[in-house]
Amino acid sequence: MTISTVGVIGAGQMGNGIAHVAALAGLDVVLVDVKQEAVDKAMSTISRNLDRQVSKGGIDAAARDAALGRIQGGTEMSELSAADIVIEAATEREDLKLSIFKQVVPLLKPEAILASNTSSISITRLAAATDRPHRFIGMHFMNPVPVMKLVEVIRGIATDDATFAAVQALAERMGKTTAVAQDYPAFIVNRVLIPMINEAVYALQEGVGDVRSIDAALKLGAAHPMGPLELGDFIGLDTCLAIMRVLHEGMGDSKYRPSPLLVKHVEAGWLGRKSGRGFYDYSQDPPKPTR
Ligand SMILES: CC(=O)CC(=O)SCCNC(=O)CCNC(=O)[C@H](O)C(C)(C)COP(=O)(O)OP(=O)(O)OC[C@H]1O[C@@H](n2cnc3c(N)ncnc32)[C@H](O)[C@@H]1OP(=O)(O)O
Ligand SMILES: NC(=O)C1=CN([C@@H]2O[C@H](COP(=O)(O)OP(=O)(O)OC[C@H]3O[C@@H](n4cnc5c(N)ncnc54)[C@H](OP(=O)(O)O)[C@@H]3O)[C@@H](O)[C@H]2O)C=CC1
Repeated sequence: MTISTVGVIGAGQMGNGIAHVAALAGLDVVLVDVKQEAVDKAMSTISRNLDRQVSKGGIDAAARDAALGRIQGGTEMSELSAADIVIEAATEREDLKLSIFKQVVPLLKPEAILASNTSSISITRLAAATDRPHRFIGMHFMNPVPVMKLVEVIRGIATDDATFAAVQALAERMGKTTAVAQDYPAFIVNRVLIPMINEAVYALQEGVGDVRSIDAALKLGAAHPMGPLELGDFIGLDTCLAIMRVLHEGMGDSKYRPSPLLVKHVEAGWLGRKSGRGFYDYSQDPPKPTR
């Protein structure tokens, strides 16, 4: 099937990145969030990131302007009715995602594909709550979307071959390489990455090292581009905790239990960069370790 219009639900860090790369690939984009402020913030982030690509010589000014002109933002789900595929990138909460699908399904073209950018939740279970489990798929982008090369593609048990092929082709058109993951909790990347971040929080909690030492150890000792605590802050500690909970419950194994210190940070609203404080305090430049 031909995809020319992409709908994106959720204008947070992932939604704005997905809209950015889709528009740059020549697709029309409809970006929807509950709050107009979130949409406005996403549009200015996209504009800033496109400017950065222009200044680094990755794209020219005409491509930037054309991409911005292809993105229409708003708060009405009905704006998604023109979409050939809708990629849901709202907060990592199953109840929220299910209520979004319930609301959006009656508005979609019958042949439209529904994809979720979920980091961890069962694609089969999300698909079963819609009218189109055969046209439902996991399309898991990595953060920051304009930079990271991978899209994990996750088939639910009912996903058909045409949907799988269309989504693989779309990811390639957006300049990404795909890795196919089976529908197990947190798929491939987060099955490995998030327990590592959780383990770093245990190490911090137990006093094995402070924030600076733990991050320096993994950056300089294992060539990671960011330390695990810095990366947790970058992803969002609420998202990291949600993924650990899906792993813990879905695998039924205590080795995935979330660190109590991670839980406490989320309870405090210290969600990382997006809230101004996580394992670092982002009101300082450079960000100051909190422990
Ligand atoms: C939780 C999940 O479900 C799954 C996930 O996404 S897990 C998270 C996966 N992501 C990671 O692991 C990211 C790890 N971190 C990194 O790779 C790097 O620190 C980083 C790419 C984010 C930044 O790299 P850096 O070298 O410190 O910074 P910087 O030099 O500013 O950026 C590198 C390049 O990316 C570009 N860039 C960075 N952020 C960008 C953005 N948001 N939009 C566009 N371009 C961006 C920069 O312009 C720069 O481009 P050039 O190479 O052409 O110069
Ligand atoms: N962060 C990461 O590194 C990655 C995250 N993901 C996944 O992508 C998804 C989004 O994560 P991320 O962008 O980081 O999260 P953010 O918190 O940055 O953004 C989520 C956005 O969804 C909005 N939202 C909440 N409810 C609704 C709704 N009913 N309809 C439309 N929008 C809504 C939120 O609004 P408000 O703030 O008002 O609640 C917010 O703007 C999650 O499923 C996450 O697991 C996937 C890969 C990487």
